[in-house]
Formats: sequence, structure tokens, C-alpha cells
Amino acid sequence: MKALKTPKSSSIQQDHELVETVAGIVKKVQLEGDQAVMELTKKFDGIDTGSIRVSSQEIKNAYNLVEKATIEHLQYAAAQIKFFAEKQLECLKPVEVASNVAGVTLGHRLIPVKSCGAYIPGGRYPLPSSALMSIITAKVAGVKRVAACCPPSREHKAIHPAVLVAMDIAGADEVYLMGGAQAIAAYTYGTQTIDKVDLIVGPGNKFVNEAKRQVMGAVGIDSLAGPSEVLIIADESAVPEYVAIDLLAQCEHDPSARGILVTTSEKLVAEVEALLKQYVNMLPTGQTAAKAWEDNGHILLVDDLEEAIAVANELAPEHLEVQTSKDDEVSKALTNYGSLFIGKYTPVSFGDYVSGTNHILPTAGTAKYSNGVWVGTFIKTSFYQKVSAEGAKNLSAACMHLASVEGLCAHQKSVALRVE
Ligand SMILES: NC(=O)C1=CN([C@@H]2O[C@H](COP(=O)(O)OP(=O)(O)OC[C@H]3O[C@@H](n4cnc5c(N)ncnc54)[C@H](O)[C@@H]3O)[C@@H](O)[C@H]2O)C=CC1
Ligand SMILES: N[C@@H](Cc1c[nH]c[nH+]1)C(=O)O
Ligand SMILES: [Zn+2]
Repeated sequence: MKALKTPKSSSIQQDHELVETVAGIVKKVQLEGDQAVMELTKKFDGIDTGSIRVSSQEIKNAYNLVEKATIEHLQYAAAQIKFFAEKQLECLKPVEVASNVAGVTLGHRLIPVKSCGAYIPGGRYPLPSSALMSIITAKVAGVKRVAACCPPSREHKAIHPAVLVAMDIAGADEVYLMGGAQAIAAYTYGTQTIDKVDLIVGPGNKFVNEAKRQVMGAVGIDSLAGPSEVLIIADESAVPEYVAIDLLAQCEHDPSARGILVTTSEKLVAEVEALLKQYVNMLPTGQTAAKAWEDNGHILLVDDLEEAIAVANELAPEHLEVQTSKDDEVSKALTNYGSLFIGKYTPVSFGDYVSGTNHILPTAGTAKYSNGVWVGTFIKTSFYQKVSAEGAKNLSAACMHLASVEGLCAHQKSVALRVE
């Protein structure tokens, strides 16, 4: 394997700064509540807000500020996301079984969390699609109280109207004007205006993501869904234009985004590199995409597709595209990714908006052990057991013995009292 382009290494000093900055914001919001959130909105988003809560009238007005086609296409996307979420819900089942020990019943129930806070990013671009992804899925899962928040768009000095419309179509119960680490802290600890939530979901930039990491435990979090990434496995059969534009499609999200090409073809590398230069000059978002590619872009020339598979499984990217002459075979061998896009007609963009799979996905290698947002994110599989007098007798010997091995006398006695 040969690295033809490597990312600039990220500085540990910078990471430390991020941790400190976010910790300061989280503490401030925990202590001061609404006032801190509004101050930080002014500081980071440049907008002076009189309040955090967005009224239902403002949401209604937003419909007049967006094109009819936008509303219709958001409804189309919403239906796709709902369809797949409902199908996935069907595969979650409660369990109740008679144990092989007589007199013992075991089970789990599916219990949705009572409340969740959806974070909708809005710093660089309005992302109404992200509002659909979190809120619809929460509602299909049965969450009663779904709060949604987004930082203000500088142009509108309020949440972008398309985002407000998407939040409404998706079924948000409460909407708040706030973003960044301060929003995550407000959801976690509550403020004068916002009741704290049980679970926070949604993607965001490095500040949002670091805040989620820091508050995890005080509140539930979905996963670490940070700056966008794509890894493309391509061989000589790949279309260079598709590969180049798909790399840039994730890079344009954020200067911290990451594109990785893993290929068996040196010819493809040369073609893609030439196209990348051409496209970044053409795209209005080219500057961000070029910065992300320059800082974090990676090209690896591998000996064969087997090696490409091993690299992808090790890097565990958020999005993984396969553009080869053996798409199905390669795909089956892939094990670590947030979402997989098989074949040259399956760009990440479809999953970002309309195919129906969720686009809130784990980044930075966390796909090795976690998955994207789905109905299961919001549903606890909580266990129960019921033991009869006969069951108690049957379980008692092993239970009391193990309690005595651990030296836990009250455990042992709690069984003894029932069977002696
Ligand atoms: N992994 C996933 O599933 C997805 C990831 N994304 C990612 O979400 C991110 C969205 O990022 P943004 O557009 O920036 O919106 P954002 O809403 O995540 O962040 C904007 C907020 O960051 C805070 N902020 C900005 N500069 C700051 C500073 N110097 N100090 C402290 N706080 C600061 C501000 O409060 C601002 O409101 C991108 O990285 C994108 O790639 C988007 C969709 C899905
Ligand atoms: N590609 C983004 C999601 C997205 C929203 N809008 C467009 N794209 C991600 O999942 O990282
Ligand atoms: Zn995208």
C-alpha cells in the first residue's frame, strides 16, 4: 500500500484547546441558564436574541418564506425516512419467555425515552434534512416530547425558515433558537426556559460533538456524529467524475470534513486529482471543500480490493462508497461504516436526503462500535423477570452460593429468607 496523499496531522494542542473551550461553555450554561445561552449566541452567531423559545406563529410564518417546491420535497423526504424507520421498528420486538428453569419468566420490554433534544446544525449551511432525520425517527420510536434546536442563520437572524418548516413537518413539539456547545449544555441541564431532556441526538461540528462527549452520562447521547467523512473504494472501472465529486460532496460540509480515496488504480488517482482541482474552482462551496481536502484528504493506492477492504474496515468511515467491478462481493466483506453506498449510481447524496436511511452517522472511527440514528436509538430494551415460589427454590442454590463467593451476605439472605 502506498499513500499518494496524506492528511496534515492534527495538533494535540488544538484538541486540548477545544476541550477547554467547550468545558467553559458547558459550565457557564449550567450555572447561568438562558442568559448564558443568549450571550453565547451573540458571541458565536452574531445575533442578539430576546428569547430562546421559537413561537408557533414564527413556525407558521416560515411556510410563507420558503418555496412551495421546498415544502413538497421535504414532505417527500420525510415520507421516505418515516417508511424506513417504521420498517426498522418492526424488527424490534418485546421478548417474554419461560426460562428453562421451571417457575421463572424472563423478558424485555421496549420503552421509548420520555424526552429528547434534537440538535440541527446551522452554522455553515441550513440543514433541514438533518431536522427530518432526528425528529421523524424519534416520533416513530414513540418519544412523547421531542425538542428541536438550531443556531440562527445570519441572513435571517433567526432559524432558517426551511429548517423551521422541516422541524414542523417532522413533528417537533418545541423549538429553540440556540446552537453549538451551549445548546447541548442547555438540553443536558435545563434552563429557565428549557426542561432538560433524557437523550440528545443529532450531528454537529467539532464544538457540538465535543460538548456531547463531555455531557455524556449526565444525559444520553446518540453517537459522536461529527464533521462529515467519506471513504471511496474504487478500482479501474470507477467513473473518475463520480469519485471526485463524491469526495467534494462531503468535503464541502466543513473544513474539518474528510475525504479518503482507496484505489487499486494509479490512472484513476491522476484523473480524480485533476478533476478535484477543476471542480473546486467551479463550486461556490469550493473553498471549504478545498480546505478540507487539503488538510484531511487522503489517497491510498492498494495492491488489490482485499487490501482496500482491510483499510476501510480499519478506518471505519461515516460514509463508505463502493465503486468497483465487484461491488456486491466487496460490500459483503465490509464491516465498519456508518452507512454503505453500493455501486456507481449510489452517491452519499441520496442517503443525505431522500433514500430513507438516516444520515446522522458516527464519525472519526466510532463506526467500529456504534451505528447511526435509528428507532432503536430512542428505545430502551428494559429487562424483567418474574419468579414463582417453585422458581425461587430452583434458582436458590446457585444464587446463594455465588453470593457467598462474593461475600455479599444480604444478597444470600434475601434468597434464604424466601426458600427456608
Ligand atoms: N456525522 C453526521 O451525521 C453529520 C455531520 N454533519 C456535520 O455537522 C457540522 C455542522 O457544522 P456547522 O455548520 O458549523 O454547524 P453547527 O450547528 O454544528 O455549529 C455551529 C455552532 O458552532 C458554534 N461555534 C462556532 N465557532 C465556535 C467557536 N470558535 N467557539 C465555540 N463555539 C463555536 C456556534 O455556537 C455555532 O452556533 C459539519 O461538520 C457537518 O459535516 C452534518 C450532518 C450530518
Ligand atoms: N452528509 C452529511 C449529511 C447532510 C445533510 N445535508 C447534506 N448532507 C453527513 O451525514 O455527514
Ligand atoms: Zn452531505
